[in-house]
Amino acid sequence: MDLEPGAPIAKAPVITSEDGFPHSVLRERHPELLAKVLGGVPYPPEIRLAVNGLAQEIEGPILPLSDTHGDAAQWAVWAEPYLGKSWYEVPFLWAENYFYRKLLAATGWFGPGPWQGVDPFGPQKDAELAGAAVQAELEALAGLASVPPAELLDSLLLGALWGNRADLGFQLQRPAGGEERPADANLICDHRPALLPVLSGVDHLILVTDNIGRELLPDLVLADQLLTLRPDAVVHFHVKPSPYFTSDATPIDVLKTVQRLVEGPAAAAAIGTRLREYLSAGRLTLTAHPFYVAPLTFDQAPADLQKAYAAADLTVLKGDLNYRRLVGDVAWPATTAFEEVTSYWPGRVAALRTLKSDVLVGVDQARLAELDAGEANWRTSGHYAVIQMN
Ligand SMILES: O=P(O)(O)OC[C@H]1O[C@](O)(CO)[C@@H](O)[C@@H]1O
Repeated sequence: MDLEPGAPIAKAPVITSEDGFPHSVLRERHPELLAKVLGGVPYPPEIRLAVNGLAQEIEGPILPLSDTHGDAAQWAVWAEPYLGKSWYEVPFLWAENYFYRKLLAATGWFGPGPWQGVDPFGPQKDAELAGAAVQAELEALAGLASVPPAELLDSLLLGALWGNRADLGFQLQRPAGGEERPADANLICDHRPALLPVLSGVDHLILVTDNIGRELLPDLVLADQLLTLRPDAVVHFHVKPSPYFTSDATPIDVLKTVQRLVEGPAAAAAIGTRLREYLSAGRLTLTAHPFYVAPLTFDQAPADLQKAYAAADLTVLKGDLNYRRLVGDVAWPATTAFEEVTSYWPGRVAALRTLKSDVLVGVDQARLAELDAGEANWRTSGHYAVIQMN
């Protein structure tokens, strides 16, 4: 794979972590996350030492990787401009990515040894999948039978959108679950009138997934609906090749979620059984490309992915981080047109994203003024969302 650092989308100031929300992620969320990893997996002393070392390291200057595994040489190139600087003064997107890469190395993920391939977030992910919130979602699937067919796709799309609030990193600082799906009024840019007709006629869909559990579940239900309605359709789930941003889905997470469906109540089990068949038949496929854990924006995607996006009828990007990578982790005026910023995309792209970071485009001036006059943290609270398509 040829991942050039290149020139990322940067027509607006790049977001760093010196203050505001990104600062709180590095200062509060990352140490909490490290403690949670050590609380979840009974790592031996040398790994605990390495993870605790990372907790200290992120308050000092940026150091080179201390491993030589896999993509380490590529990371040395990406890290070169930032070594010796504070984690807070370099691009936020890059700092977060480097943090997760270092965490994997510290936990022995890359091996060799007994901890190779052990997901440091595994216990948290498993608890989410086995938990009451997922169980409630599985039970609610029985209700799909009574949704009028004309409304079904819309309903599943909204489920996939609001499922994005359920990432485990986000829950470190906010209580989980129990919330109703927000009203359509919380959708501050809504391209559904254009998106739904495209989606209902799609034969070749790429869905770039985000979190496991309450997000992946509705994504899979949406895929099942499309594959069942359209016998010639194929859906490609693009997932992370390694654990990332706590709860992002890897191939094994998709398989576990399908299994959870299979073992669920009748309506869920029927969906899970069909999904297993679609996987076996190659109509639902999994791609775990290294680009998805690189500190890059989508305009820097390698040629093989660009080709795949161009060949698809539609690529749907799930979640906040994919959105930041789509429009660039930069301080756009929020009224900047989505179509303008994503004009580089080699096909048709849609973003389903609840707002969990400051980046935003495509909102009209009047709505923006209203939002700015309301809830202080509206850009990061997860209460608002966008559905955008180009
Ligand atoms: O799971 P999502 O929707 O991509 O959200 C993850 C978000 O959480 C953060 O990592 C903050 O912790 C953001 O940087 C990121 O955009």
